[in-house]
Amino acid sequence: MHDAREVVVLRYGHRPGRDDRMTTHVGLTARALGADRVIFPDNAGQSAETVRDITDRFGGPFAVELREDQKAIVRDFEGIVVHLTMYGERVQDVEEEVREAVGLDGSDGTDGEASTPRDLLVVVGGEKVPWALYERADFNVGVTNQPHSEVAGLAVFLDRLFEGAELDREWENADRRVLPEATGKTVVDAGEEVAGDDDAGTGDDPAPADRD
Ligand SMILES: C[S@@+](CC[C@H](N)C(=O)[O-])C[C@H]1O[C@@H](n2cnc3c(N)ncnc32)[C@H](O)[C@@H]1O
Repeated sequence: MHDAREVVVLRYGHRPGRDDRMTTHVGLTARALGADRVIFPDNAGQSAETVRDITDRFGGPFAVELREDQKAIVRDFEGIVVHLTMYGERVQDVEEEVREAVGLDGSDGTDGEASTPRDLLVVVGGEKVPWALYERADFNVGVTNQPHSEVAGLAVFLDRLFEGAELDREWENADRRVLPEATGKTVVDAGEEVAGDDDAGTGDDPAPADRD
């Protein structure tokens, strides 16, 4: 979806047990909302397995990495670093500047030529993050200046970054897909043609491959 540019989400810090669900949801949200890759701390193996399993079943491309060297990843990243924090500049004030910095501006043809594509690292914390991260970040960004969650902050930031385009992304190598419908929970084999597919809920029963 991003051509030459990679959007990477870094989950900074993980407390096994306490953070398991949150870390998993950071990965699932990164995948669902247009990032290309997530990096978890190396003690978050269970979360990595869950996100990989979802990618295997519901499609990608999306990569999950476990790394020990969180500080070095941020320090050495060759691209733009966004740190999501309640203390940061308001997302609505800086989103355009971030898009320009990574070359996502002008993609709709209305702003002229897009800037050169650059990779983007989006960092979300768990417990307290080191001050060096605030200093290294090209942008410290607040999704409101109220305390909430890394999952919520990430979701809003990615949607703002991509201006909603991520909602229409196509998934590759999926085993299954959900049929969007007004009422119901239908999952079919990914390659399956379904009557009334463009008009969800009005076709024949698709003999679902899976229901949860
Ligand atoms: C539950 S908070 C913990 C914050 C921690 N007490 C601190 O002072 O850094 C976990 C993460 O959620 C994200 N977060 C929380 N509120 C946010 C906000 N308003 N805007 C952007 N990110 C936010 C940040 O990435 C933060 O590191």
